[in-house]
Amino acid sequence: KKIIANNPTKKKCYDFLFLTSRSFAAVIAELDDELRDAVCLFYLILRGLDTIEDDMTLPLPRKTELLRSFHKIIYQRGWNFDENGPNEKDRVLLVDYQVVIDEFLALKPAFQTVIADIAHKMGDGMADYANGEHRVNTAIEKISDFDLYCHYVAGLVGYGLSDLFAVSGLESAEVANSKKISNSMGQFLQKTNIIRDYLEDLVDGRQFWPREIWANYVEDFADLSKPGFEVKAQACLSAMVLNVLEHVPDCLVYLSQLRNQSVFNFCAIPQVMAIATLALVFNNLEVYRRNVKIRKGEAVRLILASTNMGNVVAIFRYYLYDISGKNDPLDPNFMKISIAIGKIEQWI
Ligand SMILES: COc1cccc([C@H]2O[C@H](CC(=O)N[C@@H](CC(=O)O)C(=O)O)C(=O)N(CC(C)(C)C)c3ccc(Cl)cc32)c1OC
Repeated sequence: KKIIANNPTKKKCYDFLFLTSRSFAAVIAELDDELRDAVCLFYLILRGLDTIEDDMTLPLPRKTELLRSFHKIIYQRGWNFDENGPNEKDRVLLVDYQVVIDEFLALKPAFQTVIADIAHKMGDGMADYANGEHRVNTAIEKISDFDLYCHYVAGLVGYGLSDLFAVSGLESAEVANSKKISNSMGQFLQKTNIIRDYLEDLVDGRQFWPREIWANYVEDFADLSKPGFEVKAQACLSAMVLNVLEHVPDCLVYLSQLRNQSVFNFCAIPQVMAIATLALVFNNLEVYRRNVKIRKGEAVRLILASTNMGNVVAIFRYYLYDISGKNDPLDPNFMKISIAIGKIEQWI
């Protein structure tokens, strides 16, 4: 759908969207009229927060101040930000952020309220995390810290989108009321990315895998990628995949509640890509050596197929079967993984 942005600032926002999110921007652009602009702006405001959180060159007090006040900044016409480090890939967005703010302020007030509320909660969560108030700082200790971090950066996005869907009238309020399954939509995507991005994050000095899981297999987190640790590394990878599989039932319930076709496509495509990625990384030691990604051809086939619940269930069943086939009887988590998959299979 060609975006007919009848004014330059709105066109600029869609240019930012396509600049910052590649393939996902096209899915947002396909949303029905009542929802498209609100989700576009929500995405760009989340991107603004992300750019600040990710910028390691920002002094911590300045970063914290920006994160905690971002929900107010989005109401300040003319605000721009040029303190990002030179290599911050999305810095162009913040340098000209006034156009995002102008378009945010052109949204229905009900949309603004949803977006500002999520920005407030997420900014505080990111700031706490950055300050190590959860004692996590850059290393996540307990599985509960892992779930909390993923709630802040991804679960809250699920909350916000469910509320936007309800406010737009395209989906029922019931979708917005079930916070647990909205949270799971984010947990599933974020945790799958955290497994896939092991090496990229390690190189950047960031560790998101919870110590409560990896400490059962290695002394030091970086050992997972060292020669001689293959058996331990594979067992640790299985334990991480097991943790992510727990969110699958909630995600399928969430998708089954959607009634609007454009909303269904928007929600189903990332979930289908995630289950395919999860199957790809399962028992695949390449994860510790390079950034594994599903092939373009497979991604295109998945996108085209993710238009109805029957197809989505069939796709999940296919990848769960693929994981079962790779499940190693010698793996300490073999039985737990079989049971987790069995639970999902009997249920779908
Ligand atoms: C009900 O909840 C959702 C329904 C549909 C989509 C998403 C979710 O999907 C993309 C999908 C996306 O952005 N894919 C990338 C590929 C990649 O990141 O690997 C892309 O295709 O470029 C994604 O990954 N995140 C980022 C978070 C997971 C942190 C929320 C995200 C960021 C902002 C928004 Cl508005 C939405 C999403 C949902 O969020 C949970």
